[in-house]
Amino acid sequence: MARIYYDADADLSRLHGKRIAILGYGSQGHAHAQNLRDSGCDVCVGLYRGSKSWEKAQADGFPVYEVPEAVRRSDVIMMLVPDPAQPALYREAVAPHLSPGKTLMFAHGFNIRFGQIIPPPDIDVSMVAPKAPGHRMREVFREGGGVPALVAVHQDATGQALANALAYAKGLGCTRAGVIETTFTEETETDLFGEQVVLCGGVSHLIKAAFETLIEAGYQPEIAYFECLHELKLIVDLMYQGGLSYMRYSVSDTAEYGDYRSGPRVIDDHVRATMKQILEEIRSGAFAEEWIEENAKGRPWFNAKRAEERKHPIEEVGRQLRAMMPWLNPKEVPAG
Ligand SMILES: NC(=O)C1=CN([C@@H]2O[C@H](COP(=O)(O)OP(=O)(O)OC[C@H]3O[C@@H](n4cnc5c(N)ncnc54)[C@H](OP(=O)(O)O)[C@@H]3O)[C@@H](O)[C@H]2O)C=CC1
Ligand SMILES: CC[C@](O)(C(C)=O)C(=O)O
Ligand SMILES: [Mg+2]
Ligand SMILES: [Mg+2]
Repeated sequence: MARIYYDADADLSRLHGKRIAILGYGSQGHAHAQNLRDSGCDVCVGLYRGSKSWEKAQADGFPVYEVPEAVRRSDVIMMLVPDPAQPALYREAVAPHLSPGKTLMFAHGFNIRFGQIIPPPDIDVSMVAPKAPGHRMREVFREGGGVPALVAVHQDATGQALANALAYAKGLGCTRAGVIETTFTEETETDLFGEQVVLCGGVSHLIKAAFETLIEAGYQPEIAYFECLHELKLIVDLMYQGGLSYMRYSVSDTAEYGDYRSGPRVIDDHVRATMKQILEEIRSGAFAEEWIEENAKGRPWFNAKRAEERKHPIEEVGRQLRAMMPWLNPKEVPAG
């Protein structure tokens, strides 16, 4: 049985009198900093000079320092820069300023699991990994809710690492939804698997393949967009509230019959075998090695792919249709 912690299991006052440094002010960074501050915590932000986030964090009311200064001033250091940037930042700007009793935290276990960061034994090392994109995590918190998270302890020098990590999770609002105890290994492997196979890779390529199939057959792109992308959110909302059964209760019996008949032909044995292969590449470290190497080369494949994907016809038609639905609060990817 999973061990799941809720609000009553966590004591926020453990963080009172401590300063928390949030390193990075991107998707997760801004949400951690703002949720923790709203929960009464003392938060500063650590960035590099010239960061495009520096002014934003300042405008949001946080003291901002270069990373070494933020680490020196703080008791709890949460590492929220991109995974591939963490090892060098840790070596150059974090490790020299850690001292016994400080806590180093992560929102994803990649660099600990794959041996890219090896902290000294006299500090606590823990993780609170929200199961949500940072921007949604902030919005849900402001609405009075919270997103689920995983908690793990890699090193417990003080004997307080779990209780302190749970206090941090409460500050984020995650104990409102449930915080599951795990290990860095389980979090890393399941997170990478989920984002590659379902949440990001699986869903986006399912959408594109269905969209392209309709376009190639001569249907209108606008209809293909509404059918394959826009309505997906409305269908997922039903699953989010009541599981697959509630979605199937709400759709027509014709749709439910088509679900049982055709779904397994799309997600067939070949797809399941590929999922197993991807999981194995994650567990063996092959994926991590490839991603580390791609970053060392300056991300040529990643950057080319990102540019190509942004030009896909579904993006253009989607932009035009969303512009007619201002209540969706349409977003653009910021330039740069
Ligand atoms: N995105 C998400 O929702 C989730 C992410 N995570 C994990 O959270 C961590 C952070 O990811 P994410 O929020 O996506 O990252 P983002 O790319 O959104 O943000 C990274 C931030 O770090 C800053 N930064 C980059 N390099 C440095 C550096 N060398 N020194 C100081 N600051 C730096 C960036 O500055 P600038 O703005 O100038 O580029 C930016 O503010 C990762 O471990 C990730 O796996 C976990 C759960 C969900
Ligand atoms: C699903 C992608 C994610 O794992 C997340 C938002 O949880 C990430 O790494 O951003
Ligand atoms: Mg995730
Ligand atoms: Mg992830």
